[in-house]
Amino acid sequence: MKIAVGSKNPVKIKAVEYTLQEARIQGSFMSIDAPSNVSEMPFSDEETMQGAINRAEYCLKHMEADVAIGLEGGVMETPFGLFLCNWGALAENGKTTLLAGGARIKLPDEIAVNLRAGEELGPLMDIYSRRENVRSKEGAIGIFTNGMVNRDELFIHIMKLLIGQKGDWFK
Ligand SMILES: O=P(O)(O)OP(=O)(O)OP(=O)(O)OC[C@H]1O[C@@H](n2cnc3c(O)ncnc32)[C@H](O)[C@@H]1O
Repeated sequence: MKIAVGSKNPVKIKAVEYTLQEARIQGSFMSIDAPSNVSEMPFSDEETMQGAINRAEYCLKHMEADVAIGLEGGVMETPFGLFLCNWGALAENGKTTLLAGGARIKLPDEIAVNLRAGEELGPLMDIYSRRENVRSKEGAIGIFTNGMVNRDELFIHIMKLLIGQKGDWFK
């Protein structure tokens, strides 16, 4: 089985590889910087889901993959504040695309206010945490949980929710 992931972000690639290995799913693995074709900073569950789907579909179209994974991060507005959200899509030719979402956490008001003003979470998190490339490492969730839940764990959870739905892979 040829498996493609639509990102070059190491935290996403590692989460996909790790989960497939854990589930003893054999296959060759490739990655491509697939466009999400949504805003740089998705601002709803729907837009973030669409980004994940678009990335997976791009992989199917542009690579010789049997299975394609799209992972996308975004934020979503609620009556209780702005929350971090993450979504994953697993696509195969001729089959219904599977979707799964990850854990959410409310963003502090000082971050939310800048996001609502049009800034992107990646650079904001680097400034806030005084670290570099947070989006490819612990992620916002890692910063706001003091490392209790990092971005890799979030994507591993999403991957488990996705591949767990592939009953035929476990026979
Ligand atoms: O290389 P790609 O796959 O694009 O990975 P990414 O982390 O840059 O991109 P996402 O599509 O997952 O997220 C969209 C933007 O939201 C930001 N973002 C999302 N989740 C984040 C997180 O946990 N920590 C920091 N920034 C995040 C970041 O600025 C992204 O450019």
